[in-house]
Amino acid sequence: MIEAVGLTKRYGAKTAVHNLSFQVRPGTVTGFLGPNGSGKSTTMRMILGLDAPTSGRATIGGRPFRQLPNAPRQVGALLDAKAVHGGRSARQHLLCLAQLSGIPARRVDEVLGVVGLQDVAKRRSKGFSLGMGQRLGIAAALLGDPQVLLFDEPVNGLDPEGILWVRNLMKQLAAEGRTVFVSSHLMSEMALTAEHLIVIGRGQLMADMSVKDFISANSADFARVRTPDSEPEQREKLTSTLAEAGGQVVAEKDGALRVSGLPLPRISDLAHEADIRLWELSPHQASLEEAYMQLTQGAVDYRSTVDQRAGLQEAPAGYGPQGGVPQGYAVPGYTPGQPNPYTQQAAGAAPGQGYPPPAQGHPYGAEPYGAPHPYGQQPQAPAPMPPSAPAPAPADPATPHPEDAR
Ligand SMILES: Nc1ncnc2c1ncn2[C@@H]1O[C@H](COP(=O)(O)OP(=O)(O)OP(=O)(O)O)[C@@H](O)[C@H]1O
Repeated sequence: MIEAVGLTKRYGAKTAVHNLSFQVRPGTVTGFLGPNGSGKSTTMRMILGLDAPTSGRATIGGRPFRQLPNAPRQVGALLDAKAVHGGRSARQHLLCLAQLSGIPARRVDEVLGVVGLQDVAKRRSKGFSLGMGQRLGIAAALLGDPQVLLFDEPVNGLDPEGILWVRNLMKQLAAEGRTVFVSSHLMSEMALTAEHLIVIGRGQLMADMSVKDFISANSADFARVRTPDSEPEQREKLTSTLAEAGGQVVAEKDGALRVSGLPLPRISDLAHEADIRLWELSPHQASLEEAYMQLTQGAVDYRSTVDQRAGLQEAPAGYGPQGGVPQGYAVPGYTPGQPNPYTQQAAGAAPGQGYPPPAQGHPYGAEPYGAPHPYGQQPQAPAPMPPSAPAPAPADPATPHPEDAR
């Protein structure tokens, strides 16, 4: 089991993770969701001992990663598929990892087969495509046949066959009783892969529940109702009939009505009594994507704006302003720009934890295996993070972000 207790990470003025507490249990795939910059990678890095928490703790099987005996045999991770010595072949890369952890060489060939790279095993990895690199990263994670696996965006760059393969692999690993913690932005994929979700926004816990409960807690089911297109007066009559009966009726772009607050049979009866013909009366169950959008709208830091094209050409018809709640996502109680009404505050912070210094190269670091651990953060005093405002700037500079170095 992976456990985070009051986990907090500040990089200078930036609070990346604030007071995060959750457990990732064995036997199920747990999805880790959150908008860009919400702190998912930082959390995973702290779990893997690559970053020191400012306060709180992250443990695997009750111990911090760095105190696990022969950690690569217990924990496998894919954090950054590009963290490979490009001059080495895929096989050499895996062999190096295996030797450092006392894993027999035959396991290298096994995992190369599992990820489908056996035919390119002798090619230098710097010539690998994004998807091939992901496969190599997954092979490295599987090398020690570990009980605990963390994957940061594992399907990034994979083709449809690869995505299906990763989905089945995650499920199979969980079915074998392993702990599988996976971050992804692909909601449709997560809906098919994960059973449990941990959702964060601006470094704080927003939801920790099953996918099923998450969808029902963060979305409202509704009915789509459609009257004959050629009879707009029927649609108006139905709108007022349903509203009088207590339904909430919203006109959709395609001419249908989105009705909530009334069960389907009641809508049918009301239409029948008012002598209104229906072309469509269908239930709509929210998707994980809709529920996720509803929950996280107020915690999104990076929003696109309309491309004004510097007046170079006219915007095509129908190219409307963006930002705020996307079309089709009703968010009750949410006003764009306001704090998300669904945000939950995590429980009180755990006391700050000391952290042992690095003893050896880290298998999941940004450098090739065996390189010095990028650990270098000193635990800092915990500070509360306002939901959307930055903390006051301290004197110490922020650690360079790994992404900035690329
Ligand atoms: N070493 C660092 N120094 C300074 N800021 C950092 C560092 N690492 C992360 N951050 C900041 O912490 C925040 C969380 O980043 P993180 O990479 O954990 O988010 P994420 O949820 O994984 O994002 P994404 O979905 O885009 O991958 C961001 O604002 C990021 O810029």
